[in-house]
Amino acid sequence: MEQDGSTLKPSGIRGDKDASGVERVPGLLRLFAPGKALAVALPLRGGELELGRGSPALGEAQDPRMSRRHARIRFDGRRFWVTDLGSQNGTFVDGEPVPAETPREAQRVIRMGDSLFVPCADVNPLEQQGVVTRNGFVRGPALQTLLEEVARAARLGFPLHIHGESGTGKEGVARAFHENGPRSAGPFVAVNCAAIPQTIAERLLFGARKGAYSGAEADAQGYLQAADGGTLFLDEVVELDLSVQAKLLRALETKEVLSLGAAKPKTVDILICSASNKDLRGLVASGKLREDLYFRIGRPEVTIPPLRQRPEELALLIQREVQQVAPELGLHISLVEACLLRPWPGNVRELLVETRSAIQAALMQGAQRVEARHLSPSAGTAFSAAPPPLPAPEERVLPREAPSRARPIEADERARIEEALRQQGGNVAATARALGMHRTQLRRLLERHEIAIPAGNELE
Ligand SMILES: Nc1ncnc2c1ncn2[C@@H]1O[C@H](COP(=O)(O)OP(=O)(O)OP(=O)(O)O)[C@@H](O)[C@H]1O
Repeated sequence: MEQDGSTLKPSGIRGDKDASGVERVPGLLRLFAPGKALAVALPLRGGELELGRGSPALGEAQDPRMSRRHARIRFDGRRFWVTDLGSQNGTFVDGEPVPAETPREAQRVIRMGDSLFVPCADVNPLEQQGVVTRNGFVRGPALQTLLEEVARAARLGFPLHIHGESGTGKEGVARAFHENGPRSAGPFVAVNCAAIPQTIAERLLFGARKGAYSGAEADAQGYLQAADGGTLFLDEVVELDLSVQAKLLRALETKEVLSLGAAKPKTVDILICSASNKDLRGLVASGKLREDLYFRIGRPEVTIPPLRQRPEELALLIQREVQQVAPELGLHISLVEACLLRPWPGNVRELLVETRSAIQAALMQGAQRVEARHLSPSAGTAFSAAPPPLPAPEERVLPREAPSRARPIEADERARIEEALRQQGGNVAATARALGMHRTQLRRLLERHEIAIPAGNELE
């Protein structure tokens, strides 16, 4: 690793192209200015940028806590370097102070005064498209481009498959698909296939006639009939048993649904949208997904990037949540900085749930602002077998390792679940809601960690 960034030439900065042949522009994402979140691109034209109070690059969101000549940022073609120019309030990289006049590699987050910056290998998309919030949905450049593709598929009446980690916003994208399609005036029916007990999946999907099974006292329509004239969103579609997959394929191909116990099928007109956090092709190869169903629902496919690859949305998501839940509270820079340093394996869902918990903690303590100290220590690090690596600046913006403050993930996860169960008096449904997950997912985690459900709550 280079010891001194100031000796490096800014070679290879221009002329580096992205996949579509557009020149990459390295720079900083400014994600916080005094008192408010934002998402503004600061390109490093010529590979270097000096920042301070009054800098034109800071635009109207000036920062009185920055010195006039605060710090210099350089990009050497691979890495970003920050040099504090003897500022009064200091410069911090990932929360650590940077000694004056000594170049320090800028890894994830740079703090100067009340401003936060994240180094990014290509700020062009943000410069061109910005981050917009529509219908409460925060959309950075990647999501905007993806939604254009989704709208195209919808207008053409194609099925759509959405791939993405849990909590990335697949249902929101599915709703956008519905709203842009020819059946937008019809119903949008969302079905979480992972949460359906497989023993009753068939009757929930296709419906049942009175008397079809013991206890069927009236005709019950299935999700496919309920979505007639609209869109059926099948989340985690691969969790359906192969026999149910076969029946689903038949219904999609013939546009007819045969309810359990019915003699005649009913015609349905639905647009299908499916989602999964797994790779469908791999599941076909391992025999868990029928190949013919894959060809019917698996394309076109869009992939929602995980939140750790979309830091430009993170601060605005937190701010939106604070404004919605407790508009009287201010948002402190420390909360945004702490969140930018965590990988968020549970993505937007986890971020919003943890922000809400931090808001509650701030309100209980009578604080004026929600700060990092209100955030749970394990927030943004748990609920995965291993923490996902944060991308390095040259890959996107953030580095490889998980934050060093993270406790071992498994122990963390167990402790978090136990704490949440305790807070909710052992009520499984309430605990799942508090943790921002489905009951079925929580049950699996309870089993995995061998956590006993308090007596009396087993059936909730
Ligand atoms: N870009 C966004 N802006 C605002 N809210 C968002 C955004 N993305 C996701 N959310 C919110 O995060 C939560 C999780 O999103 P969603 O349920 O769509 O995720 P998902 O990918 O379908 O998750 P899963 O795979 O676990 O079902 C929801 O409350 C949703 O409103």
